Amino acid sequence: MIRFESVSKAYPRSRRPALHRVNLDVERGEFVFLVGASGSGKSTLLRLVLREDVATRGHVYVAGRDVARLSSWKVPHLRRQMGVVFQDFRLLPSKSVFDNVAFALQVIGKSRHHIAQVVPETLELVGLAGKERRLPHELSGGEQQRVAVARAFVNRPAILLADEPTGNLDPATSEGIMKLLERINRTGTTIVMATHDHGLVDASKKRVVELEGGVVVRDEADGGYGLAPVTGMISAQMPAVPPAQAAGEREGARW
Ligand SMILES: Nc1ncnc2c1ncn2[C@@H]1O[C@H](COP(=O)(O)OP(=O)(O)OP(=O)(O)O)[C@@H](O)[C@H]1O
Repeated sequence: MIRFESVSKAYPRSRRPALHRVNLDVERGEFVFLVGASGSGKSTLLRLVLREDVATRGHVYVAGRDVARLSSWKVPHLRRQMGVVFQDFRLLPSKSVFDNVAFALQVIGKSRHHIAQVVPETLELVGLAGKERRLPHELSGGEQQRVAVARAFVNRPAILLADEPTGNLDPATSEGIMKLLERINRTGTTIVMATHDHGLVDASKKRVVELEGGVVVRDEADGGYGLAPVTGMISAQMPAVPPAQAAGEREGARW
């Protein structure tokens, strides 16, 4: 569903690349945590999937297409296959819960009939039935994030990208958002979630891809700590983290 083939990204005027020779394969229906310290390249990786930016080297494929080779008029079509959730919710403050979610369908030309049917179904799914007429400031942080998840999912995208979706929420509320994302994942939607939340990652036993200085230093199927990190992906040109050191550090809060 998502494939990175030796992808590097160097921003102008930056000494180190944000991503360096990243190889990654995310299958349809997978749930992948993307972890790593601040500045390790998580958001950059998500931006390349969304084609908000393009790789300096290598190829990024989404649903079999090399996103850098898409003509600009096809980019909106690519993005319609993806929903995005951010740490800071990014709701429209003067629009109701219903209208925030409906807006995502209006801009892609869906009919009023379709919107009237699908928005309430989606709000029900995220646990916001009965709160359709509230404005964002009349909701808790967790509820606002549920609106953002509803907006990202209302068009039933094949992929949902979440960039630290629980970063502004307390642990109990974060767990609720995580359960919601897992429910969405069970419908077949592929999810890639960047996070610093050790608790959520440890509890859910899902695949964990760890970045360090733009390099993949771990890719483990069940988030378990017993397996060796994927050192084969580390380029000879970069200062690789010795496996023993990486394993030892995993217990600490590197991210
Ligand atoms: N637009 C930009 N121009 C120049 N450098 C950038 C730009 N965006 C990110 N970077 C740099 O690229 C590196 C990776 O940043 P990125 O935002 O991808 O990290 P991150 O892992 O998402 O961090 P965080 O956890 O803090 O969100 C950092 O060194 C950052 O300073």
